[in-house]
Amino acid sequence: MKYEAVIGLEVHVQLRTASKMFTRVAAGYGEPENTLVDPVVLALPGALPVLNKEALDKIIKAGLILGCDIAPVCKWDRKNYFYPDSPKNYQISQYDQPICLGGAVEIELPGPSRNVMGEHKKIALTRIHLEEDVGKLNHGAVESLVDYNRAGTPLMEIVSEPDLRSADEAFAFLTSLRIALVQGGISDCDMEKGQMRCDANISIRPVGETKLGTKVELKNLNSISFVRDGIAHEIRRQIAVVEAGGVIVQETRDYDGQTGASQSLRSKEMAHDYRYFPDPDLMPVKVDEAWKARIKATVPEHHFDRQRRYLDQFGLPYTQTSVLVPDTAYSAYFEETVALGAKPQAAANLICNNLLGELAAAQLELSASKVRPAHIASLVKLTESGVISSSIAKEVFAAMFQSGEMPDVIVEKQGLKQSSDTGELEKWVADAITADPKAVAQFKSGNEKALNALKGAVMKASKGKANPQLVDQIVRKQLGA
Ligand SMILES: Nc1ncnc2c1ncn2[C@@H]1O[C@H](COP(=O)(O)OP(=O)(O)OP(=O)(O)O)[C@@H](O)[C@H]1O
Ligand SMILES: [Mg+2]
Ligand SMILES: [Mg+2]
Repeated sequence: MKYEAVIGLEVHVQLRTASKMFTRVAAGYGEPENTLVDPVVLALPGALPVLNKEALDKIIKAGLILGCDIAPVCKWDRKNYFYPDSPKNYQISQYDQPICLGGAVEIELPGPSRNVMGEHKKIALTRIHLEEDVGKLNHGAVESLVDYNRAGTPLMEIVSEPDLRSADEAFAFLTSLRIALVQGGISDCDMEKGQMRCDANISIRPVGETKLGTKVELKNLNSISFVRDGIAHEIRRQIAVVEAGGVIVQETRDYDGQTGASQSLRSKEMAHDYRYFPDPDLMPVKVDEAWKARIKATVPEHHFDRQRRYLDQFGLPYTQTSVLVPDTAYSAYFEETVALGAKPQAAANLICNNLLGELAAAQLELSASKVRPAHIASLVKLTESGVISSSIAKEVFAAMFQSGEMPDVIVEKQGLKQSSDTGELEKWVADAITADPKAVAQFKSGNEKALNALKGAVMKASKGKANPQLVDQIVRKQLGA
């Protein structure tokens, strides 16, 4: 029998705010244990929560980026449970009225090759709600210690519909979601720091069946690749169980990305009873049209819209768009270069091939580059207008990468201007023709390519400074072609 996989993701993303969600103490990562705490975080008697408006702004922005409907009222509920990671014994969350409803994540599936855009799909979202993150347990050999630095950090939970059909689609979903949220300034989404965490719900069913199968929830997937690998592994496991005559039990499993194996954490036959009820310490907040409009004005261009613009408006090859678009700094740099009048394709070539290559080799970030958009724009203009040849442009690039000098200054100082002095060129061409009778004979018998040997010799004699178009003309003229 052929099976189809059905996958829904629950993604927790920490919002990037200066302070925690219901108090003034700073939100942060990597600080000494239990230093980012105060009476509210520790739930000391009498402490009362006060909403951080920035957290609400950020989740509304996330909802607008993803095309959700924003609820007119933001209401808070208590989710009650006992666990040492939550000193209050409840978590402030949203139960029946999430702030964002619906929406979708546009994904791109792998194309037939790396140079070709793949199929795009929209994966529907169920809801996004806001809650507070919990503390962290550090398990030692004989004891477990709790660190409340993370507790109370604003956290959104994005729940997808069970619309994903493969591990690759889940990978594409998280990749696209992460780019959208990072570019929107919502979160840094660093999975290593726990800023983005994903649980995957997986079931299988015979192809053609429309009812959902029993789902298994995979936890502790701490990189996007582990999510993909864990899902692929779980789909294979479920098919093997069913084919061996077994049944899938609803459970939570832990996937170990290092070993590629999973084990059952707990079976989930009984739903948790969290005894949700509205939090009496927090007033509902009205989100009016003006508030939404103010945030809407800060929503950036969607990364796939930008990619389509680069393809259609600038005519860039797909590979270059997929380098420039996912990184806001790269796209901003590229667009600034184009705004300075550089031809988009030539600018993209210099940025993607030369600049990013040199930066990677020097282990530098783009922000540390001495080469700024003005340098690239000027170099493109010098090349396009024929002042320097493209081989000299490479030399100029290397020099300006080191010194940060403007290309025209380097060209002037080093005497790199392209030679369009026809007298000089005529002589080099004549020399090349005398020196290579074989190439001349080949060309005369119809081999166009033989011309390259002659042109190459002229370029060499000119130390790369000869104007290639002129060289071509003069060679043909002297050969009587
Ligand atoms: N049969 C199924 N197969 C695969 N995915 C499913 C199936 N049923 C539901 N899902 C997905 O599982 C997720 C359910 O998340 P939701 O937060 O609603 O409930 P939960 O996992 O039971 O609760 P909790 O937040 O406590 O983990 C959604 O992403 C949904 O699309
Ligand atoms: Mg959930
Ligand atoms: Mg769940």
